[in-house]
Amino acid sequence: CSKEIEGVDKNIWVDFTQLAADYQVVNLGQGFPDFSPPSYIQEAFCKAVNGGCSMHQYTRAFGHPPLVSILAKFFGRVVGHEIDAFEDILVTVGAYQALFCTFQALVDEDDEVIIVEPFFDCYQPMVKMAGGKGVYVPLRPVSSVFSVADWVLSSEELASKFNPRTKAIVINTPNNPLGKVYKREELQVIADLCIKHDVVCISDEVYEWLTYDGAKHVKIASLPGMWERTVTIGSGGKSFSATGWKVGWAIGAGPIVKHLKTVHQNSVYHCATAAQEAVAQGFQREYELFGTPDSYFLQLPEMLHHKRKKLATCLESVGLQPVLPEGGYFMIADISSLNVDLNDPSTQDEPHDYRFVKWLIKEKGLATIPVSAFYSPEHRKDFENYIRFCFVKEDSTLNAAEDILRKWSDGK
Ligand SMILES: Cc1ncc(COP(=O)(O)O)c(CNOCC(=O)O)c1O
Repeated sequence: CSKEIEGVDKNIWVDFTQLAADYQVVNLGQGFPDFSPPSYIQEAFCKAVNGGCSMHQYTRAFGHPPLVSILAKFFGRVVGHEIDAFEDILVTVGAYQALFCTFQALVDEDDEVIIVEPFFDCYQPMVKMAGGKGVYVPLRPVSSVFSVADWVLSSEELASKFNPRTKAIVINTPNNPLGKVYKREELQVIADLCIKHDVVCISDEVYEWLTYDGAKHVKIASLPGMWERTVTIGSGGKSFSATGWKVGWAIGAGPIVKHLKTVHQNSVYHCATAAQEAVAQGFQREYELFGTPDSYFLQLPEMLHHKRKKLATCLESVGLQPVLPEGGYFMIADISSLNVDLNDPSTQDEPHDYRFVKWLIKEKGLATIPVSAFYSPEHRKDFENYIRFCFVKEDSTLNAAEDILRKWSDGK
């Protein structure tokens, strides 16, 4: 195989999704809702597929015109900057492909990309496949390890990672797996360094509508001097609880986005027309209802707020101390206080959290994800004591998980 893909053949989603399927578990692992998108957007999809032949054929390669038009209007208002629908937006097969196009378009052989840990795992292999080198800086708990707001970047440590070879920094807010929502002043530190060192900021904001307890999502592209050097990544799947539709986008200054389009037109080229039409209808409705109680972008976080509390209470009651997230789909919990006999010889040389997750799947029928998978090889061993739960699930699913954990706890 090519040297670019050497060493990136292991993938946690392939491994753990398969394991969860093999054991028919209660699945709080992979990040997808086990409920349907809002009815209006399902109806929009049905209307699209019954809407005449054009919906079944190719549309514009860089994005279905109705979709890029409403995205430009919608996010222009949010970010406070004029967005040109046909220059500044690329629609992709999920946010995943927007990330891929961005790394492929911008990262050259031996360029360095700063990655803040813990990170959505694909950033590391995508940087490597582009020939770049990941430079890692961890969020560290400064006082109460159980409040995600206390997991912060040291400005000195971050500044020390920038050098003439630094091409980009990738941030993710709200963060997966931690659920940290960066504050404006934290983003300002990152913005100042990007401007000082002429570095591009790749801002993964797929959970942008999902914030809790008053946390405010701030778009780094809205900070002075950042529009010109930021690629903002979004997801229709995560915005409308329709992860299987795989409609995502990259939004940024035209001179940068045009290179992402070059990668796109020479690889995937085109995204599903009907799904784009449905997401366009969704954003049209959300544009009109923005900030009102009927907005799905308010209703979804309201629903998830309760699920987050429900899961946190359950974890605390069985001694799995959660780190309460400020946003996103996930909550991590500290497993260091649990002494379970992980006597499975097949996993003996794996990190502790991997062994624990496999034990929880095989012995207790509950799927989660090990958090060390979201760290670089050099820092992985310092973060082996957390597992990640996804709480974007029906209450019946969360209840089933609670039953398993309570039974186990009573039986200990
Ligand atoms: C930060 C982040 N960016 C991008 C994506 C991908 O988004 P899309 O589904 O639009 O490609 C995801 C989806 N993650 O789902 C897997 C998991 O963590 O359980 C994500 O979490």
